[in-house]
Amino acid sequence: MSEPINELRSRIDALDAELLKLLNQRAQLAREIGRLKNGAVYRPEREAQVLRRLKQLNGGPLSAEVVERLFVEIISACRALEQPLTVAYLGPEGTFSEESAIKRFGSSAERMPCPSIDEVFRAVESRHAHYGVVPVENSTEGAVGRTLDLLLQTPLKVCGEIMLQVHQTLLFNGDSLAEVKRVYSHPQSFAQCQQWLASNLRHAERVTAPSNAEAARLASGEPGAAAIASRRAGSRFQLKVFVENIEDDPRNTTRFLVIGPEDAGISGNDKTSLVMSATNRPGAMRDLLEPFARRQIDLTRLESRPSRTGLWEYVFYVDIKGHREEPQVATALAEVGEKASLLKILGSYPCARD
Ligand SMILES: C=C(O[C@@H]1C=C(C(=O)O)C=C[C@H]1O)C(=O)O
Repeated sequence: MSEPINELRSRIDALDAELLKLLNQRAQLAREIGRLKNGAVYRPEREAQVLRRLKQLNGGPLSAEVVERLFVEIISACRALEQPLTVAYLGPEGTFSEESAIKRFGSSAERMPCPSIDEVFRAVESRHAHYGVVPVENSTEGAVGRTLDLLLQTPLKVCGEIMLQVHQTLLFNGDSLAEVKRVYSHPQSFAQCQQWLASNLRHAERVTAPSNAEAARLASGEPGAAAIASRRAGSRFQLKVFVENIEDDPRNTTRFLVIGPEDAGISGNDKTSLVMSATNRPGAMRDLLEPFARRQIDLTRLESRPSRTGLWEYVFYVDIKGHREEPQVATALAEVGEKASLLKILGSYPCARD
């Protein structure tokens, strides 16, 4: 090996030794903080601040995204020294829900795959898991109704959001698209790939599966069957990545919520999720939103769902910018509470995008 490479490698060795020492010092401090805590170990607001600060400090050549990924892992390992966390998600292994759970909690958190969104809520409510990760909306397909319905009933709080760019992959162990007789996938993924399927696999039978990972499992045992799922699911079930990025919109993103016993503290860039309903009269909704508008509090989302208490009655899911403990937001919420026939504050949490 040439002299300059050896020289650079020995400098890397020295830096690694230094990094290792620093990482263990960080872990030691986290452990001490853990001993001083009386309450939840996981502090989403603090983690969001740590990551935001590091991305601002970053001078490259590592990208902000890479810096985030590395530090999520470092934080995950430090947190696990305080207390190992269990995170429930919509399984099986290989789903986008699992990917988003890892994106937020890192790989040192224990993962608990659940067969349905209901089971994720139940696992956290019964304290079999500390936190849960559930999909709430997709940029192409809109709301995940079951999650919204369960949020209305649960005593749990929303303590985080995760944005995941969702790339759909055609997984297939054959040699050409003409051999695909059947495609398995989750209905959401079929919907996200409609145009691609219409132009490339018009004649294949479409069979819905309860999850993308389950679709991959089914396809792996059946000649002539393909699955639309994630790359992860492909490697988990030994399926070949046949065509990548087949989603109709390349910006296709799914938003997940983290649910837990408490919401998050103020991080400085937060959102609050609410459910509310108004009596059925003209202008009722406008009146409910007026306290936010008057204070220039941004509405980032407004979604209606049947209330299930009466025909053609609705509840509204609203996300606003700001934390429920910030004075402006708190007074607006108090005003809304006086006018609304129902107001449930689902929780405040750091914005996933700064
Ligand atoms: C160390 C702490 O505990 C956890 C770990 C963190 C970290 O490693 O930076 C940050 C927040 C907590 O989720 C802390 O609360 O500061």
